[in-house]
Amino acid sequence: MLPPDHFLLQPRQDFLIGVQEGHIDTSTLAAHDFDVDTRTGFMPPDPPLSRLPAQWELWETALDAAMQAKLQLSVKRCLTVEEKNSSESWREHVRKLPVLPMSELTHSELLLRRAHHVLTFIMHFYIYTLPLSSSVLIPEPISVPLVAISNHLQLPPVVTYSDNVLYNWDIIHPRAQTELGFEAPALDNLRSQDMFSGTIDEQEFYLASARIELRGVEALELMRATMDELFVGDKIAIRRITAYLYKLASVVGDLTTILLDVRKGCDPNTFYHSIRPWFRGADSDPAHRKWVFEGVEEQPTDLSGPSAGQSALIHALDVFLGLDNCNVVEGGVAPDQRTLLRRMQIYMPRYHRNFLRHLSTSPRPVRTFVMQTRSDMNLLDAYNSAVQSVKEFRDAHIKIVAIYIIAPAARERTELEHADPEAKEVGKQVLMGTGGTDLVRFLKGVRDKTAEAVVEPTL
Ligand code: HEM
Repeated sequence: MLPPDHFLLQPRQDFLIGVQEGHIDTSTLAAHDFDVDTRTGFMPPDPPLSRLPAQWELWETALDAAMQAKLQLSVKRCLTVEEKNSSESWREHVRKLPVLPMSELTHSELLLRRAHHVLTFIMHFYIYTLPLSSSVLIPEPISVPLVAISNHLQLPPVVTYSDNVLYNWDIIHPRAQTELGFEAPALDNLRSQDMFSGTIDEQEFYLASARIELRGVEALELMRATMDELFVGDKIAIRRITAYLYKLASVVGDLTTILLDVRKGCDPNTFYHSIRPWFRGADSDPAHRKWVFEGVEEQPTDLSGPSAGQSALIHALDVFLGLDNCNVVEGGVAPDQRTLLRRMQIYMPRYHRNFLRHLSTSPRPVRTFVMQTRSDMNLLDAYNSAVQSVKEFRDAHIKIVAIYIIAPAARERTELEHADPEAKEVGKQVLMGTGGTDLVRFLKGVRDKTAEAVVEPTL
């Protein structure tokens, strides 16, 4: 028997109606432990730090110099002598930097984040301006602090989704302030801080994800409200969970629209040839070079490039709907690919990783609840709509990957074969993901598994 003042016996707030008098608002509970903001979700509520304090100015100016000089990828066709020289003199400057002390950085999460962003950007500029014939020796002024900072953050020393998206934005116009402080920035009031190619296309590529993160905040709220109701599990709860799941399906529909809108500002050829190559991790290095972190005793091993597959939001949808637990091995997804989605969590900020772990240990998963309440056709239909919306997001994502990677890769292969009929091997390598995945097989496998998670009604 619950005591009369137990929170489960208090009037419950209907999330779709809003806070009413006498109702408990649980919306801020636990969120801080996981660095999840009620207005901006996995994005920080304020724009991330755009510059380190003066002690680390040499890193900032090295990054500024790379961006201002518009350093070019060494794989760019017809690289001019000036471009090669400009890259080489920048790299020489980086090699000659002192190894800056970094112990004072470790007192602040915000400084550590900015330092990870700046040093990984410098490292990727360094590696991808090197001729393919050169070994990848990351010089000590970068490798030593980067590995130490990454250890503090429990992140790999490589550019991650958080470096490109979560902690790489600013607002264009000041935001309106309410009684509760700042509101989340409007989706069209964002710009990126740092970029490799400096193109609008690169910015739009990052901002598509940032907008998805911000629109996804409502999905996180709906998940929390559903979980509150699952604790109760009575008739009112079933009705509310049904409404929340339908709403969740509609929010995921908006995420799909935002994803497809990336085509408005990011040109596929520019993306494929001038943006994507900067992100490659060691496991998709075009010349299969080993990355050596000079002056570092224990060489890092997790060095995959970033993709929005590292977005905690999309993983949260999977975990919440129970999509990661069903039909794990059979069919289109081999066990190693399932592990790969988990492996992407290594590249997430540690608090977000903990959030997903917490979500996955929910004692009352929504999928189990729906399976046990199959006689309620409305609930079943609402759950299946939510699953279907995630499946449609993945259909749209495959379409985007076809436009941005598969089609330009096919064109590149044809051109290469035309120029040199023996170049077929090069062509074969282009369909790997930035995270080293067998792209098409992986993405379709995950999509098909989502589709299979639809629950059939019992007769
Ligand atoms: C031009 C836009 C995009 C391209 C070219 C693209 C490309 C890719 C690639 C190549 C992968 C394979 C994983 C890897 O190799 O690391 C991937 C995975 C993934 N991407 Fe994207 N992506 C784009 C936009 C987005 C956006 C905006 C989101 C959502 C925020 C997203 C969410 C995901 C997810 C969740 C995965 C993991 C596979 C899955 O769960 O289905 N992508 N993406």
